[in-house]
Formats: sequence, C-alpha cells, structure tokens
Amino acid sequence: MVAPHVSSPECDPPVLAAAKAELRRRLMAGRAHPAGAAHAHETLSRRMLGCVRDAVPAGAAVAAVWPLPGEIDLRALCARLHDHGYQVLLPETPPRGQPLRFRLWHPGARMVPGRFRTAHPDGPAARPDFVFVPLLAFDRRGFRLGYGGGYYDRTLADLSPVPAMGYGLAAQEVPEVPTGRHDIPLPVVVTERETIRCGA
Ligand SMILES: Nc1nc2c(c(=O)[nH]1)N(C=O)[C@@H](CNc1ccc(C(=O)N[C@@H](CCC(=O)O)C(=O)O)cc1)CN2
Ligand SMILES: Nc1ncnc2c1ncn2[C@@H]1O[C@H](COP(=O)(O)OP(=O)(O)OP(=O)(O)O)[C@@H](O)[C@H]1O
Repeated sequence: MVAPHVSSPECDPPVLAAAKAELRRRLMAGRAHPAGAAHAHETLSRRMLGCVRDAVPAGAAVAAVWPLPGEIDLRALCARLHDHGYQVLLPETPPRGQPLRFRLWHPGARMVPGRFRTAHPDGPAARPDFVFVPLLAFDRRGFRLGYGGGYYDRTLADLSPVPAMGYGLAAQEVPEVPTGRHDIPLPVVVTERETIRCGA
C-alpha cells in the first residue's frame, strides 16, 4: 500500500496539484459571462471554423466538445463544420487515467449522458485529424489548465502528432499556468481576438 503523502510519478506533486486547483477555482468562480459575451463567442466560433479550413480539407475528422455548464458553447460550430463537409467528433469521457475516445456526431445525433456531466453521441468511434482543446486558462507558452482529469494531456500524447488547437476567450489568458511533467504545450491557442502561435 502506498502512504498517502507519497504521490505517484503519474500524478502532479501536491504543491503543483494545489496551485492548479487554486487557479481552477479562481477561474471557475470568475466565469460569469460579461456583456458582449455572445458577440465574443460568435467571433471565436467563426475564427475556429477558419482555423480548421486552413488546417485540414473537407472530409477530415475534427474533434470538438459538447458544452459543460459555464463553458463556451461549440454546438453552432459543430453544425457549421458538418455543413462544410467535415466529420465532427465529440469525446466520450472514460475512467480517469485513460485517454478520451471520440465518436462521430451529426446534427440531431442522440447524445448519451457520460461521466462528469458530459454527453457524447452514440455514433461510431473514430480517430480525429484535428483536435480542438477546451480550457479554463491558458498562457502564451501554450500551457493550459482544464478540469483536472488529465484527459487532454493523455489524449494528445496518444494521438501525437495530430494538429491540436486550444480555444478560449482572451479573458482566460493568465501570465503563467502552473505546469508539471505531463503537461504538453499547445502549438496554437485561438481566441476571439487573435490566433496565438505559442512559443513563436
Ligand atoms: N465540454 C467539455 N467536454 C469535455 C471536457 C471539457 O473540458 N469540456 N474534458 C476535458 O478534459 C473531458 C471531460 N473532463 C472532465 C474532467 C473532470 C471533470 C470534473 O472533475 N468535474 C467535477 C466538477 C467540476 C466543476 O466544479 O464544475 C465534477 O463533475 O464533479 C469534468 C470534466 C472530455 N469532455
Ligand atoms: N500523460 C499522462 N500520464 C500520466 N499522468 C498524467 C498524464 N497527463 C496528465 N497526467 C496527470 O493527471 C492529473 C491531472 O492533470 P491536469 O491537472 O494537468 O489536468 P487538466 O489538464 O487540467 O485536465 P483535462 O485535460 O482533463 O482538462 C495530474 O496529476 C497529471 O500529472
């Protein structure tokens, strides 16, 4: 049996885990959508469509997410991607410690409730050619903070070298996301204001 104060090399050390948890709390508490949010979301969604069209041809499989409460809602983007001939994939959330699985979505697809209040389509599993990565916070180096499942780090490590792009509102930028050995920086983060080539 492992003593409770000994963290496994799989996990972030306690000080780092606490710093991430604190930032997570702060960002979730401050997530009320200010005036102009609808316009910012629409602008972001259009920019995201442009990013996909620049990166992969129609027919490619693009992974998005189905919104959790308080998050940016990508449902209109999913419909637009479908209309432009892309295959739209959404993640199914497996037990902690496993990478996400992606399933094919189409407008009107039946959504099945999953872990942590997520929902996924009941379509066939598929491998994405391009992945949009949700985040609570990001920095200019491309590091992100999510809900703490470690799902995207594991998924991107698994799918590497798939093109991946973080997306969020400019207000979600922080000077420095606390990071550990498993955190993989994103090459690009798109906001309603700019497309940030990280580390560039
Ligand atoms: N829309 C969306 N879907 C997604 C993600 C995401 O960030 N956004 N994920 C990104 O990895 C995966 C799900 N990851 C998650 C990991 C942990 C928790 C979680 O611990 N939730 C807590 C409470 C969080 C809160 O306070 O709201 C819980 O449900 O108890 C939720 C989602 C896959 N699907
Ligand atoms: N590839 C990996 N292999 C092993 N452990 C990992 C891996 N990626 C992340 N972890 C561990 O998972 C835990 C959660 O990671 P982290 O806090 O970075 O999640 P997150 O990026 O906020 O969540 P998510 O990706 O689900 O939105 C940490 O203890 C981290 O060290």
